[in-house]
Amino acid sequence: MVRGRITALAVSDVRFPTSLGHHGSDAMHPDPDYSAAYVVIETDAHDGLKGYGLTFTLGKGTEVVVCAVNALSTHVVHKDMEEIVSNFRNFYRQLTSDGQLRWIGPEKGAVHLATAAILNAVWDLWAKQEGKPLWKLLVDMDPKQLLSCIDFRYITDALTEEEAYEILVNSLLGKKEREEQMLTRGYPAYTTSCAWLGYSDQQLKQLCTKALKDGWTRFKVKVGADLQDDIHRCRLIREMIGPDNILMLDANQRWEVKEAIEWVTKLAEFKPLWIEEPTSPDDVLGHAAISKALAPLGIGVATGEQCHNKVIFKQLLQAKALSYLQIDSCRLGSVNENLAVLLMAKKFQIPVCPHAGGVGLCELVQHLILFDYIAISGSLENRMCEYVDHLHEHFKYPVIIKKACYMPPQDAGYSTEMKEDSTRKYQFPQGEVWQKLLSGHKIHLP
Ligand SMILES: C[C@H](O)[C@@H](O)CC(=O)C(=O)O
Ligand SMILES: [Mg+2]
Repeated sequence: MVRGRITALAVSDVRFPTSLGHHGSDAMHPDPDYSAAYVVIETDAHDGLKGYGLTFTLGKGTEVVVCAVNALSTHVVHKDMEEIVSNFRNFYRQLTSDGQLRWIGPEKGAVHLATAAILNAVWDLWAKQEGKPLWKLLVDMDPKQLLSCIDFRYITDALTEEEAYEILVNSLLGKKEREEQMLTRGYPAYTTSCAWLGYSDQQLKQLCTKALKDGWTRFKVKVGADLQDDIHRCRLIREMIGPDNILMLDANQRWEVKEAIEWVTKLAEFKPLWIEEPTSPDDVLGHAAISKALAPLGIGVATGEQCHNKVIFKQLLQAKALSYLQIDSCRLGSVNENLAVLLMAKKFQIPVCPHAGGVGLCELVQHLILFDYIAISGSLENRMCEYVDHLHEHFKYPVIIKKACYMPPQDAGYSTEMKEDSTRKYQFPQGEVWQKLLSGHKIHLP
């Protein structure tokens, strides 16, 4: 049972120096330090439970998101958990509609990342209080309760609450069987870990050989900085994985619209399934033009990891601008806004292939995609969830991958809690890892 009044909200700036090993590097982000604005909420309930939430950042700027979390905290502290979750849609709207703070959004940028971190903590706490992993909490909710978590403002021209209800009711058929199937087989994943842009050929070959041995069949490679290098790397990886495994490309917004079409056409011989983020994430019509031009080559457009909110997703769907929709558990306004996007994707019949990786994104988004399969989409066709093999050791309940599939988490909560030792050591700038780095010491990192 949900219980307690929120008595405290603390937020910290936790950064991992991943740029030292070029992990996570791409054509626009050559030196990311995978980081998080990490939120902990406490209540006056005598159960010892806390809610943990985060949003993902790339290092610098995390302090801005931390400020935004603090600015929003007045809407959270002293709130009753029962009051929040019994009208979650209202609470979501309260956080996103602060009459002064919305001016620095609305529902985008640092303030929306902060909303995500806070709400992720609330969902974690709710699931823990119910003694269920988050995906199961969602699966066990009836359609009305699920809908009461969603703010439909600005999307009713694409999806009404009545239509969303119908989708959820229709998906009740076969739900139990799909849950069983997930528990035994898990949700299919693909890996991005072999081919970050800053990795050498030798590293790429080594990682790819190991991934193939571990049973991976779907691979994503970073492109976009240099065409000849892309051709070289795509050839290398295609030769390694063979003609039958799946290859995806990710340009991280590097190109103009026309340039994207020309560049990807030159990579078509490597038979990529999709080109991800070919251009600005805000350019809905640009994505539509790229989609139309690449469709005859059998290449789809994927995007979403930097889509600010449900309105951008709505327009991408309405404009037939994407073939694969990539929700992000920490950029959209937590589970609440992701539910809206999952339902829109179902209505427009576009497969959802979530963005994961970063720090903690795999831990969180697995819950959403499991729920999507069991209670909304009912399909695995053309669907897979990203996996990146970094930083899981810092989480108390890390993801479990078996045969290249996410196995449903069994621990209560949203898998958001980090180990205390990790948050202490990697706190920026006072944690011991950063103190050593900032004073010029070399450190050994896994
Ligand atoms: C900067 C991040 O590592 C980004 O490259 C991640 C990404 O685009 C993906 O995982 O997809
Ligand atoms: Mg990407």
